[in-house]
Amino acid sequence: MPPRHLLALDQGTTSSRALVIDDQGQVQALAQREFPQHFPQSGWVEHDAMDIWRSQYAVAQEALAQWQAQARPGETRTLAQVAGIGIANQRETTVLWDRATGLPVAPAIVWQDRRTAPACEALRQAGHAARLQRRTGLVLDAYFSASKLAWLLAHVPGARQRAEAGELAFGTVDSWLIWRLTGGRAHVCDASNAARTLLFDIHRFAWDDGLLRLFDIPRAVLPRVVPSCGWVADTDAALFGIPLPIAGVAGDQQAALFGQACFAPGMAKNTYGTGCFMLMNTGDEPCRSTHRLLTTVAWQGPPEVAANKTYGLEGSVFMGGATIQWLRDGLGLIQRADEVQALAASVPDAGGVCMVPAFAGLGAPHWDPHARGLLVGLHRGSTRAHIARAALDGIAQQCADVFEAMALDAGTPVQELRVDGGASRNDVLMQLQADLLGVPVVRPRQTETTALGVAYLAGLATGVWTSGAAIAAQWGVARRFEPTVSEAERADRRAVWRDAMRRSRHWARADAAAP
Ligand SMILES: Nc1ncnc2c1ncn2[C@@H]1O[C@H](COP(=O)(O)OP(=O)(O)O)[C@@H](O)[C@H]1O
Ligand SMILES: O=P(O)(O)OC[C@H](O)CO
Repeated sequence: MPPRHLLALDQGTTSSRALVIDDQGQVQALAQREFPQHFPQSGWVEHDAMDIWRSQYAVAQEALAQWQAQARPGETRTLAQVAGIGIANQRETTVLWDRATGLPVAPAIVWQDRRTAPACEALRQAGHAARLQRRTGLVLDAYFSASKLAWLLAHVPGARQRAEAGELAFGTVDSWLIWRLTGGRAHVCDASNAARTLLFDIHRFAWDDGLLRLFDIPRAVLPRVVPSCGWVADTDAALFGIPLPIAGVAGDQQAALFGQACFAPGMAKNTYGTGCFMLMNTGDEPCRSTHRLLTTVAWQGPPEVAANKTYGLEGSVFMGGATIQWLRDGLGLIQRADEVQALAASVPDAGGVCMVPAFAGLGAPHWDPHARGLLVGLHRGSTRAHIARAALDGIAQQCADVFEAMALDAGTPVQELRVDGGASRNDVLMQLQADLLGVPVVRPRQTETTALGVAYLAGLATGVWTSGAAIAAQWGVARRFEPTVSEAERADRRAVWRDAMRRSRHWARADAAAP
């Protein structure tokens, strides 16, 4: 029997997960571990890259052991039945390590970290934003890796000289995991991750010397860029007992687009996790945004799905499910995140209450680091249920802003939105979303789309699947939410939101770097 299983590693912002997935796209085993978040100063968010690695390795071992232990009587399960490994990862997070020891030289700077906002502002003032957008497809923002890497090189003692001497390695999280998984033999990152650095020319698929000069980054620290689908390297045999081929790599949001089988231009998904990330497949040419969305590499390869390169348009919303965490941890309104659904469903609407969840500024398409959260429209009859409903509405409204910008950039609106992520389980939120978009919102049977996406990429590279059609056939609908409100009511709700959002803008002008 040829190997028919894949090990998918899903390295997220708050936890590391590993899944064993079979050739039907079914999850056979899953292990997950949270790891510490560090907030050393206002606006700073750090991870210990060794925590990332240790938690990821531990869950990989756990998931494989679980899968083997579940063998039916008479069945043997060995690692020889695992065709390969797929890696999906939190993007933009920046790791710098010592090539000789394999140890990080500083804490990893997480995508949410705002410490480099002033440096980005200075580059904007100097007129570099337009060139950066043309080359990289991105907006000039502290979200992306370049300013974070520049910060590390400037602030870690000796880092600049050591980087120039070729002693240090920079990587996005995929790169770091592959380095550890291969015992330091491979220093690579995939094109979808490279496209999130602000250093990668998305037209030529190469690091850009002009941008390296702009951020003062020595070429010697950079990983080699590899396709998202294809053999990358074998893991160190000591880690799992036998070497396993790493054969699929993608940033987690691009992986989810693939896992949702959005293979044709115009297809889109939205992931409702900590933040919300909407991505649309725009085909083999980059679609330059004129509405402040991001143009990004969706994936490179596989030939079974697209000729070579596939691009996407993306809108990132910083506070999605994290808004519900705030209801739970900040306000104590609920004990568990899933309680928000019943609470919000206990009232027919938000009773005039409106929440703008700009707790960490506003992401796409507003890109306002100085916006702050707003709760408005309160009156003596307002209850916790109204606030819960306003919170869900605030999440859906931010996504509607992205959706509308996407329709303007692409020239045609998305016909239906495929959804996934923890908060997509919330029926009230999904109905609000369909009502605000005016198109159906579709929740698939399998919502582990991030892991599934890289399992598919690795499976295409190793022959487990042989066509995009075979993968698309495994995607199925669990529930479809149809819009239920009139155009006039939708327009009315959107207008109220825009009014509230306008009032949240530019609030924290004085402390630019601190969300
Ligand atoms: N039923 C629910 N309704 C609304 N939000 C939810 C619900 N269940 C989980 N969440 C939110 O979803 C997020 C977790 O989703 P997940 O996809 O695991 O996120 P991530 O991958 O970013 O860690 C949390 O922010 C949580 O508050
Ligand atoms: O780890 P997640 O799922 O919150 O995703 C983070 C994104 O990749 C950041 O761009």
